[in-house]
Amino acid sequence: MEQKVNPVHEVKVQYNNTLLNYAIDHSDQLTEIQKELIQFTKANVERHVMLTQAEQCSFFKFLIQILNAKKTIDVGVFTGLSSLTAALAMSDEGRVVACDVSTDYTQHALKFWAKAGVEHKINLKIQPASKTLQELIDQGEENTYDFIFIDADKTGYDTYYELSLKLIRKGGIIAIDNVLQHGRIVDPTANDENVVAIRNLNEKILADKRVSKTLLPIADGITLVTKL
Ligand SMILES: C[S@@+](CC[C@H](N)C(=O)[O-])C[C@H]1O[C@@H](n2cnc3c(N)ncnc32)[C@H](O)[C@@H]1O
Repeated sequence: MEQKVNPVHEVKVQYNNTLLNYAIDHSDQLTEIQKELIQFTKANVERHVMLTQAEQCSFFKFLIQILNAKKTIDVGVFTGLSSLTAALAMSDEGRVVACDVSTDYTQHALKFWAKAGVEHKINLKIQPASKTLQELIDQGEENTYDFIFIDADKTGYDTYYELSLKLIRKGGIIAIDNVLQHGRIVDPTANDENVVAIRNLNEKILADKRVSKTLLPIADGITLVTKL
C-alpha cells in the first residue's frame, strides 16, 4: 500500500508519558473504583493491555454527558472498565448493554460494577456481540442508542459498525477503538488479519456518506462517527 504524506500536516507536539500524565491529571479524575479495577486487572489478568486507557475514560464520560445519554452499548467488556465508565457518566435511568463472550474476564467486571453500585444499569450479554446487536434490532430498538463503543475482536468490527449504525440515533456517537493498530495501520508490510480488517474499515468509513467522521490520534486511535 502506497503511503501518501501530506506536507500540510505535521506533528507539533511530541507526546510522552509526562505529557500524557499531565493531560490525565488535568481532566476529570477516575473514581476510586475505576482506579481499583485498573490496578486489579494489571496485577491479576494476563492480557491487561486490553484495558481501555484513562484518557479514553475521561473522554467517553465527557461525550456521554454532552449527549445526555440514556442508552449505550459496550462492544467488548473485558474486566468492565468501559461499561463502568458509561454507567457512572449517566443518570440513574441510564443503561448499558455490555457485550462479551468471556465469563472469565467479565466475572471481575460484575464485582466492580456491584462495588460501584451501578450493576442495575448494566445488562451483561455473554454471547457474540453480533448476536446481541441483532437481537436489539429485532426487538425494535433501531435509532434509539445515544453512544456505542466498539472495542472487541477486530475482524468483527465491520459487522459491529453496520449493526451499530442501525441502533444509533441521529446525532448519537459511535466510538471505534484501535483504528491506528499501534502504528501498523500505515506500515505497508503489516498485513495480519487485524490490521487488514481495520484498514478496510477505516477506508469504508472515510467514504461513508451516512456519517460524519473524525479519527482522533489519541490512545491507539479512536474514530468517532455520528449518523447524519
Ligand atoms: C480490548 S478488550 C475490551 C476492553 C474493554 N472495553 C475495557 O474497557 O477494558 C476486548 C474484549 O472483546 C471480547 N470479545 C472478543 N470477541 C468477541 C465477540 N465476538 N463478541 C463480544 N466480545 C468479544 C473479549 O473477550 C475481550 O474481553
